Amino acid sequence: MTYPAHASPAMPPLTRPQNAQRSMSHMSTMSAYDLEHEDEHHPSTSSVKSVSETTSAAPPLVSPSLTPDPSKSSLDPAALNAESHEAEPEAPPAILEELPEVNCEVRARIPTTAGQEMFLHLYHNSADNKEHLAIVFGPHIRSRSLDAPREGETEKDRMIRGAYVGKLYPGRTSSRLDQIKQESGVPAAQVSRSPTPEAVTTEERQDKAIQVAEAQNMPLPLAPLVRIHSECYTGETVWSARCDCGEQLDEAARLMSLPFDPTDASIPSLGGVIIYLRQEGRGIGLLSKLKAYNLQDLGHDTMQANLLLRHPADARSYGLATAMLMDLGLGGDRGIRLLTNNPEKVRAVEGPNKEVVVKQRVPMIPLAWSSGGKEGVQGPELEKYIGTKIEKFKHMFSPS
Ligand SMILES: Nc1nc2c(ncn2[C@@H]2O[C@H](COP(=O)(O)OP(=O)(O)OP(=O)(O)O)[C@@H](O)[C@H]2O)c(=O)[nH]1
Repeated sequence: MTYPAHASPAMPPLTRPQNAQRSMSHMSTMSAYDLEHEDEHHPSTSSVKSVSETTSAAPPLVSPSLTPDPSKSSLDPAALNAESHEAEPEAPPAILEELPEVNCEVRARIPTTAGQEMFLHLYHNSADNKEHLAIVFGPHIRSRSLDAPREGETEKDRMIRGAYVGKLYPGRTSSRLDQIKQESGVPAAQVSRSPTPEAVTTEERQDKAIQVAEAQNMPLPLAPLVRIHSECYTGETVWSARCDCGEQLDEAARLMSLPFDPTDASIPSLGGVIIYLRQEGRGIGLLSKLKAYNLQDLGHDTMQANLLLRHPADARSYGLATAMLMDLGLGGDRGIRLLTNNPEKVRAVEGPNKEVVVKQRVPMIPLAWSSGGKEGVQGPELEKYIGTKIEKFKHMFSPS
C-alpha cells in the first residue's frame, strides 16, 4: 500500500529534478562567502547575502502595526544586527510547568484514498481555543477522555461523538460491544463476563498484542510511532515547494499505515498517531509566515525572516502534544518512537516530568534524498529551507 504523492500529478515540477543529496551536502559545507557568490551563478536562488546587506534592509520591512509589539518581544530591536542573524534560536520550545487539560470531543472514521482507514480525533484544551487533532492508525490506541461516560448522554450520543467500539452500521443502537455480541449469537452469560468496552484502554490493548506475540513466538512489537506535526497551509494545501511539510505528513501516514515495521516484516505494529498541532508557521501564524516568505525572496533565511518580523526563531511549544499523547494512553515508560529531525521537539514533548518517554527518534529523510532526486519536493527554496534547519536549528537528518 502506498499513499498517493502529495502534490497533484497534474502540476509539473517547478524546477528540473536534481540530485538533492549532493546539493544539500554541497550547501551545508558552503562558507558565507560561497553563499554570497552563489547568486552570481544562480541568480534565481535567494542565497544568504552579506550580513550588512540584510540588516540595512531590515527596518523598512518591519511592520509594527501588524507584528507583535516589540516591547513585549524577547528580541531587542537593537539586536537586529549581524550577530542576531547568526545567533542560535533564543527561544527553545517552552516546557510548561503544568500540562494543559485536553478533551477529545469527537472521533470519526476516515477511509482514505489509499484504501486504509484512520480515525480522526478532535481535541479541545484549556490553553487555547484551536481545534488540535490526533490522527490515529490501528486498533490499539484509544482516547480516555473520549471513552469516559458523560452525564446524561444516550447511547446514540456516544455513537455520534465516536465513543463506540467496533464498527458503526445502519440500525446499530448501542456504543458497546455487548449489543453486537448478542446480535451475533454470543450467549448472554458470556457477554456479561466480558470487560466493558470502556475498560479496554490503550495499555490493555497493547499488553494483549504483546501477549499474543509472545504466545506465537513472534518478535515483540515496537513502541508506537508518533509524529508531532505543525500546521503548514502552504506546504499541505497549496502545493508550496518552499518546504517539505506536505511530504512529511504523507510519509508519516504511510509509515503508520504499514501493518508491520518496515525494517522487519515479522514485527507487528502497535499503530501510530500523528498529533496535528495548529501552530502554523512555527507558531507565528499564516499572516506573518507569508511576510516571512517575502523576506526570504529578499535574501533572508527562515530564521532571519522570523527575527526581522520580531517573532522568535521558533514560537512553538509542545505541552498540548504531551497531554494528547497521555490521553491516548501513550504516556509513561512504555514509550514512543518519535518521527522527527528536531532535537528540541524530542526534549519538549517528554514534558516537565517525563510524562512521555521517547524511546527512539526516527529521522525524517526528504524523499528527494532517499530517492536520489527521483521523487519528492525539490528546488532551490527547499534546499535553502533544509540548509537553514541543519545549520541554524541543528536538525539531525540521520539516526541519533
Ligand atoms: N516561520 C516559518 N515557518 C515555516 C516556514 N516554512 C514552513 N514553516 C512552518 O514550519 C513548521 C514545520 O517545522 P519544521 O522546522 O519544518 O520542522 P519541525 O516540525 O521543527 O521538525 P521535524 O519534526 O523534523 O519535521 C510548520 O508549522 C510550517 O508551517 C517558513 O518559511 N517560515
